[in-house]
Amino acid sequence: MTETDLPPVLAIDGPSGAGKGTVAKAVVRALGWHFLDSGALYRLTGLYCQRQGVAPDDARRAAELAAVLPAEFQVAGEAERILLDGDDVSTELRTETTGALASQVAALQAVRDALLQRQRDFRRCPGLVADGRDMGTVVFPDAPVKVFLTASAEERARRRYNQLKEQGADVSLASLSEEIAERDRRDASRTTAPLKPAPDAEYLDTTGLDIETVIERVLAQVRGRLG
Ligand SMILES: Nc1ncnc2c1ncn2[C@@H]1O[C@H](COP(=O)(O)OP(=O)(O)OP(=O)(O)O)[C@@H](O)[C@H]1O
Ligand SMILES: Nc1ccn([C@@H]2O[C@H](COP(=O)(O)O)[C@@H](O)[C@H]2O)c(=O)n1
Repeated sequence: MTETDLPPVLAIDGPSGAGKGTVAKAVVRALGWHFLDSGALYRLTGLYCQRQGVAPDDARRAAELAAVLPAEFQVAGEAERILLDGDDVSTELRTETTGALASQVAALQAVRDALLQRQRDFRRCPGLVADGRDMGTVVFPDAPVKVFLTASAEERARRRYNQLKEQGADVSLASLSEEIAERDRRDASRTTAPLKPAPDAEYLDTTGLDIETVIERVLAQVRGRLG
């Protein structure tokens, strides 16, 4: 298979709470494509390091764990369970504490190298929707469709706050805003695969846009590029 014969990829990158996961899953449902939640791999690596007593700045040992990550994604209809070493970590994975751990291990080049091929292996027919920070810049630079989703920091924090509240979590908007801002700062300023739009990405600011409108715009991008 030559590079141009590879299944198409929709790369969706952007900061935390921009709506990447929500949009990605809607596109997956609409087109029947596969889904890569690359953030989950970094979250799992962060959690695995913590459980194995490995510091999130220990590049060598963190990369060794990333390379053998005993993760399992179980999907049954709309429900998804994520297992780490057989343990259901679906809820713990989504906390901001795990997000911060993920962001620390994600700044290590050795960890990113260890996860690269695992992410590329998700590219299968009829296509892949890939959600992350470097999908369009590093993992799938040849993706035919790239979208950079963003929204104001206030709106993203509010969205995440509402989301966690709905799940029954005890969170404060003020501390959540600070934690998310800190994570975005780390992701955007790291030397390896920093969060930034690919030069050929469509930039979409979703502040004030409802989710259906955003999904329609992204689907229109895919249809416009791929027919
Ligand atoms: N345009 C929108 N309007 C209102 N709510 C939205 C919008 N986009 C996303 N949301 C809501 O914001 C929350 C966060 O969205 P989502 O998890 O998709 O963000 P994300 O970019 O994947 O974040 P992360 O990278 O941290 O996983 C969800 O509850 C989602 O329903
Ligand atoms: N391609 C990616 C995806 C994620 N990260 C890092 O993981 C953190 C958690 O990601 P979520 O999308 O699940 O919120 C994120 O803050 C990044 O540090 C990454 O580096 N590259």
